[in-house]
Amino acid sequence: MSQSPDAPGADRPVDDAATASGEASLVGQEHTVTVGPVAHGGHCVARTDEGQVLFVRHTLPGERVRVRVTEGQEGARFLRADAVEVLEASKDRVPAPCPFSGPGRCGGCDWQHAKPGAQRRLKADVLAEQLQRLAGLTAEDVNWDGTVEPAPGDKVPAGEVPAWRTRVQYAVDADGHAGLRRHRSHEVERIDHCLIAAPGVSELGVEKHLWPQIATVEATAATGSSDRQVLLTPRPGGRLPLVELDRPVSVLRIGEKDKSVHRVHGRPYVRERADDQTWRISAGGFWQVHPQAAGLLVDTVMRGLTPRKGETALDLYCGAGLFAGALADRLGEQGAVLGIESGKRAAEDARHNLAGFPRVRVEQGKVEAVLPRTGITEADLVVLDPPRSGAGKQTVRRIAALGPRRIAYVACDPAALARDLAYFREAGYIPHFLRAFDLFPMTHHMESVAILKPAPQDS
Ligand SMILES: C[S@@+](CC[C@H](N)C(=O)[O-])C[C@H]1O[C@@H](n2cnc3c(N)ncnc32)[C@H](O)[C@@H]1O
Repeated sequence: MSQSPDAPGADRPVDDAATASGEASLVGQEHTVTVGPVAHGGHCVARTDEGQVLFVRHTLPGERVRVRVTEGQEGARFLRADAVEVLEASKDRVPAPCPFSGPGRCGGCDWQHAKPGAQRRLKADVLAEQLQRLAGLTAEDVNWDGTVEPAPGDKVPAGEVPAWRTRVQYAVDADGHAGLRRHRSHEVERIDHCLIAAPGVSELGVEKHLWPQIATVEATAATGSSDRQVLLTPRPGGRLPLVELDRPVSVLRIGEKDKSVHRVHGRPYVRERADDQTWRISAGGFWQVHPQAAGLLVDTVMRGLTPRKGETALDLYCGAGLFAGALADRLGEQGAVLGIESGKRAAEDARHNLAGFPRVRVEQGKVEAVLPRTGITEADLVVLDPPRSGAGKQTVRRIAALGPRRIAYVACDPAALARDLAYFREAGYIPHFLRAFDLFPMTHHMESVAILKPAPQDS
């Protein structure tokens, strides 16, 4: 696999870069190219005849396509483009099942036009490339079989799409219709149904209703309970409409001034089930979006850590306490777990969820600030599940200094994982094994779990 540069900020809406830099915009320019390898961010790399790098969406490696530039200016390090005509198709190409996908349309999915197995191979290629480029690690080095595994329930018949998304953020257009944002844009693509939305979300019928004076509607359908919730963000000065959906639902809103969550009616949280426990998740708090994700990740982490009765453990970036709870359950009455979480409501949820475990403590604050002041000098086990930016060198060093017997790194971003694995190696920890899961089918996202152990003394 050849190496490719990364296009930073793939999900960010576009500000007019051409205007900002003063260089002539190349938007709308067309090229015919042969497409190279996949790159992190849901696109493939190609080059113009003049050698300029293009990050091309809606294509697949090896295809011959006509592309149209969507972003970039003369002299830019790279251009972004959409494949607008396929001249020679990959054998992995299928007609996109979603009628709202395609160049310039809904930005929610990246790989609608690829067979499910091919989507997972693309993700595996991205993970392998990031590990190699940012950490100098091969699949063999990290004891990874080189695959991105599907969630067991996602093996749907050919032509069907797994309906996995238990939380959908709809954007509302000026006429009050709900839709999804176009790629790297604030514009709204009106839809009548999102194919990847979980049945519990689709049943609410958000797309069928009008949302005057509302900017966004985030709909959540809990897994393992009948809790349904919508979180509304009113437009500036906008009033809340009477919300009548097709199913009973709790309604919350974001305050215009304080930007925090306020209850309108119903519960201010949803109840999720995972690892034989119920988890309270307040609106705005983190919970994995795929219905099988929490269970699959807990299972993988626990198999990797092999917790023993009486051990001590840390759950860093603990959210509502998922891994802390799973560990506490397995470490028994003599064990102890500390969770650290920056979000106020999430930390409150974690304390509530873990109240049955007297030897669990949850500290609210940033890991980088809280960990040094806990006074903890050793721990047997550490789980870290950082946001997309990763943990960073200082935090990795602090974790390694505690001398854990095993570390579980849960990663939603392969680049951050690779960077942090390189820091762990410097700090004396090497991968014991790695697994990767396709918990976001049709998109470029994936989830990985790396289990680390101390490097042999002489390495
Ligand atoms: C990927 S989520 C993981 C949550 C939890 N492990 C789970 O699986 O449900 C990352 C969590 O880290 C929190 N977070 C982000 N930056 C943080 C930081 N610097 N220190 C502590 N927590 C942070 C977020 O609020 C979020 O709850």
